[in-house]
Amino acid sequence: MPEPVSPIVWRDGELEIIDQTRLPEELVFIRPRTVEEVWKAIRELKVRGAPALGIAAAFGLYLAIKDFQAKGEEELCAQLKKAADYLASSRPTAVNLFWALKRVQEKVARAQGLGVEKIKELVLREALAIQQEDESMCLAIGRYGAELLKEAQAILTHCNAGTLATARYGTALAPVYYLATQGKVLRVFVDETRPLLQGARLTAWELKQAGIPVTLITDSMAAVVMQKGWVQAVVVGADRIAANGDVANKIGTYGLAILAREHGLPFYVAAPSSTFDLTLATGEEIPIEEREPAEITHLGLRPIAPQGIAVFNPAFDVTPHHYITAIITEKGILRPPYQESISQVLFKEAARQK
Ligand SMILES: CSC[C@@H](O)[C@@H](O)C(=O)COP(=O)(O)O
Repeated sequence: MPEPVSPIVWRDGELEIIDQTRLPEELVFIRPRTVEEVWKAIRELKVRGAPALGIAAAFGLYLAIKDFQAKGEEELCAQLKKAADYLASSRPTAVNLFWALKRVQEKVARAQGLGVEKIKELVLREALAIQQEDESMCLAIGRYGAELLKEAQAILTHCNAGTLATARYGTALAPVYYLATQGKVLRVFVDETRPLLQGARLTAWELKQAGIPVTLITDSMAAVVMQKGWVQAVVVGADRIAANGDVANKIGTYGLAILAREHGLPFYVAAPSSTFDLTLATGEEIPIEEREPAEITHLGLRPIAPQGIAVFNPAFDVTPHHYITAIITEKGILRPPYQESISQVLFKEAARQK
């Protein structure tokens, strides 16, 4: 299997990002040079997917201070904070973005006295560390998830929770890639994922690149695919997971969870620890991004609905925890009750230190 691509790299002193809005027609790299360009790339979904947003934001912080002529550390930290607040305004739902901004700022806060230049280097090193750790977490998710899927012949997934959404390998797709390296090839049914078609444009593209058999369906065909017994599990990613295990993910995920329950199929969520937000008790508190009506009323520039029609366009929904069979993380598989398994498996260290 060809190695899955990495959508974000730091190469020769520059940030290089795959422009995901141009896929599948062409593989184009952009090189944002300023924090404003990173913000725009995030807002316009050139880079997207929860873990990738965290990585991009961390590099965005470095770009914000790299050439900043600070008189001292205090001024540098003020600039860093300004950039972090600005990047935090790009998209509201994926907690990985806020997690990465906080992690870099905390690292800097602990390093006071190093001097301006060393702090700048520290910020870059932390961004690189976030990226490398994400790749390792995806690999681990792949190995744990493979245990759950080893008897399956095919799975259904939604949106893109693959290599393009992470440092590499993905979350929901990581077990598929891992099993392929072990000689077990699963077929992946992928919903096109209205309205922005991350499933059709991105998941179908990356699986095809990797030589994994993929069948594209529209979102409304998922029920029939389950009814026919063509998939043995549903596996999706997550943008934010609350303390009780409720999961925010791409709009349409909740419906799939209900369908999976009706058809007796396991519904798995795959996510690294950076996607958990234990400050929120339940999914009701997760901020849900609402996007432009034009994403629904138009196909490109062509109108497909009457002008001025009322539109509801949430980018994410929340799947209540009781629909989720298991959450696959880099530290192991979490089972209900999630309140307990999250703290016992995932945040054992943090709980012990309290
Ligand atoms: C590993 S990515 C998990 C989620 O971020 C993914 O499923 C998703 O919903 C992405 O939404 P997007 O709007 O494309 O950023």
